[in-house]
Amino acid sequence: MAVYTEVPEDDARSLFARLGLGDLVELRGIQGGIENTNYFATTEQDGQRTEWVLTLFERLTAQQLPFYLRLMKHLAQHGIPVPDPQADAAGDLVHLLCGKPAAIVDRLAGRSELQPTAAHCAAVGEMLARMHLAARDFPLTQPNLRALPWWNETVPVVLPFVDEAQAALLRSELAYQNHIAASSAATALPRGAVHADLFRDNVMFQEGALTGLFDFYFAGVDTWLFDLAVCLNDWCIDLATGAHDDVRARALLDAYDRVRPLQAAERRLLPAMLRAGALRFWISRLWDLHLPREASLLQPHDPSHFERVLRHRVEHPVAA
Ligand SMILES: Nc1ncnc2c1ncn2[C@@H]1O[C@H](COP(=O)(O)OP(=O)(O)O)[C@@H](O)[C@H]1O
Ligand SMILES: N[C@@H](CCOP(=O)(O)O)C(=O)O
Repeated sequence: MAVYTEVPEDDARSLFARLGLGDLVELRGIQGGIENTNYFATTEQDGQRTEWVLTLFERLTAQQLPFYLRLMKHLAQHGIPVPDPQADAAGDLVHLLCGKPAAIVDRLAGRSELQPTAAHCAAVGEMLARMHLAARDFPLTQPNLRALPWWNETVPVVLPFVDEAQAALLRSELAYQNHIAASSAATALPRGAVHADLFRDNVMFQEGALTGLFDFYFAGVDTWLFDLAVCLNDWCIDLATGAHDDVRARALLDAYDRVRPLQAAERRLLPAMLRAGALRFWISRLWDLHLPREASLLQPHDPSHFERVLRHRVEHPVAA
């Protein structure tokens, strides 16, 4: 369920009108998603209907939102198929609805491809590289809020909830990632604004073609290699076992590399970064499961999945 705040139609109608987006003719809650309240909305203007997504942010604050929404606008203006946040007369992208910060973006066509082939993975790799290049001149900065400093803070918090073997793996992997991150090769990796959560459920396809990337609310400035590793760990594994799928991974990496050739250091550090990507989501899933914040609405995903992915990445390093 993903309607945590019931929006009265009249309130939504006023917001769409204020933004000059036409008359609201339909508003329906979206059942997918776990973090925010989402509605599909249809408006009519000059006899033409347009589909939108109205989001009320349940956890992110009005101060945190401009980075994400400005990044989406920047990417949309640079030809990347992402939802384009709509501005009011003052140019603001964050609006207030039912006492919560809200945004209106255009609705992307298509649906998520939950059983991707090598062709889908190639499309994701190509678009990821195009997105990285398009964000190079994005002027705002905000760190990836789920990067190494957060792992260092959060691992001690989740340790009491895991068994001995899991605690040993969390500790040793965290030590390894701190060691790698301090190396001159890692600090010199190319970086910029990255999506940082580009899983299968955050990409749309229609008739085999990629039609959009969305859900930018974990975006931040980090290495491009980290973004690539997060994608490989979701798009190019066997979900049941966490095992690497070489055919899909090669398709994704080759397509990425054709748009933005990987540096030698990125190829060398990919195995370590794949481990980092798995560790990041293992920690966040443990944290969401065992430490639900007060009034939290988040429905946690299974942490053991990323424990399996991490064990695979440690035991069977993958060369780029
Ligand atoms: N711009 C969009 N275009 C089309 N569908 C969207 C768009 N944004 C969200 N959705 C739909 O809403 C669902 C939930 O959105 P999501 O951003 O994943 O929510 P949450 O951040 O709460 O997890 C998605 O799975 C998708 O079906
Ligand atoms: N992709 C993350 C969870 C983030 O949730 P989302 O629905 O906002 O993408 C995970 O799988 O742990």
